[in-house]
Amino acid sequence: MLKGKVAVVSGSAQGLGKAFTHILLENGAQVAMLDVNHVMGQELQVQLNHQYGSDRTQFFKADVSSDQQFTDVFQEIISKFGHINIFCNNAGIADEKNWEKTVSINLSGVVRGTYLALDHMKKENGGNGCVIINVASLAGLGPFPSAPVYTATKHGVVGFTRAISMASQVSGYGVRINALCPSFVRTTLIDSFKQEDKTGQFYNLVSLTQSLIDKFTLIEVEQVAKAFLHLIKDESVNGAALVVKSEGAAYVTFPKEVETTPISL
Ligand SMILES: NC(=O)C1=CN([C@@H]2O[C@H](COP(=O)(O)OP(=O)(O)OC[C@H]3O[C@@H](n4cnc5c(N)ncnc54)[C@H](O)[C@@H]3O)[C@@H](O)[C@H]2O)C=CC1
Ligand SMILES: CCCCCC(=O)/C=C/C=C\C/C=C\C/C=C\CCCC(=O)O
Repeated sequence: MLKGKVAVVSGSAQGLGKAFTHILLENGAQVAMLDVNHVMGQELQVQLNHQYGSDRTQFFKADVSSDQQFTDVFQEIISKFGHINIFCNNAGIADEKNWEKTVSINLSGVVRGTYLALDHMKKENGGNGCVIINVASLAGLGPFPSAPVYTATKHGVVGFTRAISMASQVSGYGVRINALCPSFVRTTLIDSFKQEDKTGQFYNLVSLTQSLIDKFTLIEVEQVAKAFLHLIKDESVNGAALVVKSEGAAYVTFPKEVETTPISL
């Protein structure tokens, strides 16, 4: 069903990005994999070439926190594949100690990728049938106490996605932009919460994080990939946030007006 479509997935050398790459390939798309980890990325490309054929994927090394690298690689991808229909901003880290790096990758990287993709999709593809998926988190909808900056970046991704999707609709770009909000997923990212060099001043909250993981239970990348595919196919949604938990996937109902409690001044 995605034959003839070209997808780009950032952070695709492992974890969720790798699972998204697999499901895109299984459904007929070509995939440009983008990651800062070129060793893992190239190894994966060799494996995918065997599994799906050599013309289906290509790995590109780039750091999404670098304007120059992201822009250069985007142009390389267009040169190789001619066009892009699906763009997934997935690359992310959980580093409260180096929190500015977390903002640069998780939020600025998503804004950068969305603007590059929008610019191409609205001009080159005539604004038809294109979709951007921004990977946020359940921590984009509620507080994750041991990772306040991570929480802020993911709330930022949800807010940015809701606003830019309306801008796209009002401007007639023909590009849908949605957010994916998984709960805890079994990937290497989860290891960050036990590493003091990643949690920094919140290392004392390790047991609170563990209790949240136990409450939500770890989900598998394949389950999130199915929700990702659903967001690509569901042409009725724009500006949506799709939550993925162990019990299933569900769209968030955002209130038209926020609930408030008046105070007297
Ligand atoms: N694992 C989880 O529990 C959840 C993860 N997420 C989000 O899903 C996304 C993917 O995370 P996972 O697959 O779990 O992590 P992961 O650590 O398994 O994979 C992340 C990939 O992103 C790449 N990456 C990191 N920084 C990069 C950069 N500056 N430029 C390009 N690539 C970069 C890494 O090399 C790695 O291949 C992230 O945005 C994360 O916040 C959301 C909810 C839950
Ligand atoms: C270091 C760990 C990496 C974190 C990966 C991640 O993004 C996982 C987040 C999962 C849950 C976030 C925790 C709390 C969110 C709080 C409330 C959300 C709303 C509650 C609900 O709808 O059930």
